[in-house]
Amino acid sequence: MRTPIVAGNWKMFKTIAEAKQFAEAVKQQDAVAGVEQVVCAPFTALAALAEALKGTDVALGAQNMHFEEQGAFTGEISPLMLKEIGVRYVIIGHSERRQYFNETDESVNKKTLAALKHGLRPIVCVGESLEEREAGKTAEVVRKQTEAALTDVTPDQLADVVIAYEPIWAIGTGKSSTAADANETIAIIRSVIAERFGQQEADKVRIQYGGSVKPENIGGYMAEKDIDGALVGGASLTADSFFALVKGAK
Ligand SMILES: O=C(CO)COP(=O)(O)O
Repeated sequence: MRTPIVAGNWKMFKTIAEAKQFAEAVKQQDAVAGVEQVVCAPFTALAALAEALKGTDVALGAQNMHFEEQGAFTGEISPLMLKEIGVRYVIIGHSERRQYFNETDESVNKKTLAALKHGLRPIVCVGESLEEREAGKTAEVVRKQTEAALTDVTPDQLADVVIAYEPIWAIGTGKSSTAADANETIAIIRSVIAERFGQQEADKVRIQYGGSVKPENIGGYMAEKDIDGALVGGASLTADSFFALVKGAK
């Protein structure tokens, strides 16, 4: 059985003060067992959040990182820097980074390998655009992205990888994928992993759905066989909504 995982992706929202308020509100919530809980905050808020979330079940994630440990890369953050402040997860290859910040399948692979090397758990994002979906290319796109991201990942490392299937047309649009459609594509992703690593190993990998997930619709996704949780933007920004998602993922 795979443990469900709900991760909030705050994107470019929340100052340090706002992140601390979220952590205070988390402490007012009853603990929920059996669901892994992660918030992926902006870099500036990570250190304060690491402190503020101590004693809670909410783990800390970043939204990006560089693949080198250090060097002349102005404006970048390394895996060592994230580890030092207690970050456990890192989102890699979010479609917004692929679209606006030149993230490629190759850089996604380098970052995935670097995260694993340093004991960070990558949440690797894959997903098709509306144009690709309408052209019937969804399976082809997610296959290519998944194969590329996992190049040179070892079977031992695979268990630490989380995949997030986020169809681009469903992100921030309120137009969520149907649970059945999301499950169908996630099953394809799992079969691509199985081709490389074998079915047994592929069955251990958590694959989330992301794209307009809300407390009201998460149950439908979780009822599907291959969906193991959600990567959530807008609805992860308040502790009430985040915990409603976590409870809905049980
Ligand atoms: O991009 C997303 C999470 O990474 C999804 O964002 P929304 O939940 O706001 O649609």
